[in-house]
Amino acid sequence: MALYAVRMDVAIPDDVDPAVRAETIATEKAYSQALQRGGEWVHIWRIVGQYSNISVFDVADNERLHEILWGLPLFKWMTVDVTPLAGHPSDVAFGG
Ligand SMILES: O=C(O)CC1=CCC(=O)O1
Repeated sequence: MALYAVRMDVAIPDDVDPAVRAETIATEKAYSQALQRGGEWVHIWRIVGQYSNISVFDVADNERLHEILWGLPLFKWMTVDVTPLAGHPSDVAFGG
């Protein structure tokens, strides 16, 4: 498995129909929570004061992360920044 930190910045256009906006956000929540329950979406944290989050994914490979991100209902209104993660030699969890 491979770990990634992903920052998602959301910018829903002002002219999006409010019903479409609400439905897309609800669908996004369900999509995210299914992946959290499945163990691939490990953390989701709100960035204080912004319509943004930092999430941690534990997925098989780049292709799987790509598939997940492209499947996000809000993807078309997001900027996504992906950082691959490796164990740190000073982390006691890795015997450092
Ligand atoms: O609100 C956000 O940060 C966007 C988002 C990603 C998953 C989710 O449920 O909301």
